[in-house]
Amino acid sequence: MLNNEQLPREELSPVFLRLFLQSQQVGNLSKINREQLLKWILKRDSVALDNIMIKTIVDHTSGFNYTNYMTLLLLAVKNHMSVHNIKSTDVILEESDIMLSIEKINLVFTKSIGAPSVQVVKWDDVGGLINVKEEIMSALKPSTFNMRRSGILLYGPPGTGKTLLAKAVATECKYNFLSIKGPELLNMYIGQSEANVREVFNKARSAVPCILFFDELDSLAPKRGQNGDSGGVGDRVVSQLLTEMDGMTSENQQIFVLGATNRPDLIDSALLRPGRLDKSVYVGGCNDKESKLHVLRALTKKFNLNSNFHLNDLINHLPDQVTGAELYGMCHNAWLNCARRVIKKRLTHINDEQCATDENLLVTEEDFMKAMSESFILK
Ligand SMILES: Nc1ncnc2c1ncn2[C@@H]1O[C@H](COP(=O)(O)OP(=O)(O)OP(=O)(O)O)[C@@H](O)[C@H]1O
Repeated sequence: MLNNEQLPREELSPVFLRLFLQSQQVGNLSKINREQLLKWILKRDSVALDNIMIKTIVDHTSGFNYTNYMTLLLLAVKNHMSVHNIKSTDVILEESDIMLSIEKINLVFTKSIGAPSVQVVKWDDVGGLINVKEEIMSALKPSTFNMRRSGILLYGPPGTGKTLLAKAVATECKYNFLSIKGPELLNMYIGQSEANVREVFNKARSAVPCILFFDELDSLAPKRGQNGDSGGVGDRVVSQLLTEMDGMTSENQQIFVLGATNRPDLIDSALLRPGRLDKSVYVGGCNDKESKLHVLRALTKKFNLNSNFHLNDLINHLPDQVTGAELYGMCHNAWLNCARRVIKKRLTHINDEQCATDENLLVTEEDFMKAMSESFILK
């Protein structure tokens, strides 16, 4: 009996394979299997977790196996003990312990290609882009008037929220989310890049329903026949991608492919045919007051804003064209300005009790104006 986790079957020598009468592929666990496994571990190790928590864990851990769940629980217990300064391992785990452990394990996962990466972004974290949101949702949840699409290409300038949007779609639809940056799949060894593409789709198949997000798609699927690489690696990767996408539609699987690029003109046109990424949606920056306000609202959701200051007041001072990423940078700096101001004040009034309350972390118009002058050339 051979237990082979590292090499795909096709890479083993046929002479060697003849030694085995049967081969069985054990793929990733389905959602139901993961729930059963987790419940079994919890019962065996007498760990108390309510059903809602178990469901949350299962939803956030596509691709996890027995070892991953054991690591998750160990990390969660360790985290609980250090946060609450408890010596005994007999603890009641909280959601924060679990979520922190999932984050840590996912960080390790993301180092391997196509590993499940779980980032929670909600719709209201994405400001504006209402048309794009509607377009994606209608593609995912078709009505009688439109068909379900297999994929959408998001294109537009950098920092306009394409990646953010893809993550939000995955969260809102409760789909698993596999995020791959195009260049990550490319490998100098012959045949390895194509194998990486196959591997990513295999992972997606085992994590259905799943959103497969290819960032920087132009680097992975450039126009064929125009590449300078001598072995035609780029062309073969594109062909592999097309084969996988066709297979995906014929099997009618719940895999939805989202591609993102700044250069749609560089992408091989075969990828944009019906049944593949058959819809291209432009994701642009904020050109009007309304979209700027929507993005600012989303970015300052968790800020404690001074009551006599309204985000509307800022809009007139912003440049005509800004991206979400630029507004994010500005809001981040405004919060830092506020924090610096409060720390300075506390240091000068160290004995003043009123100064020690969190209410002092009120972000004011001055904090924003200062941040704005640092980030943009003001009108
Ligand atoms: N519409 C938006 N609402 C809220 N935040 C936004 C929005 N657009 C961008 N941001 C902020 O800018 C950051 C960068 O955005 P994101 O990575 O999604 O851009 P992108 O279009 O994928 O860029 P690139 O093409 O360079 O990959 C986000 O993490 C977010 O903080």
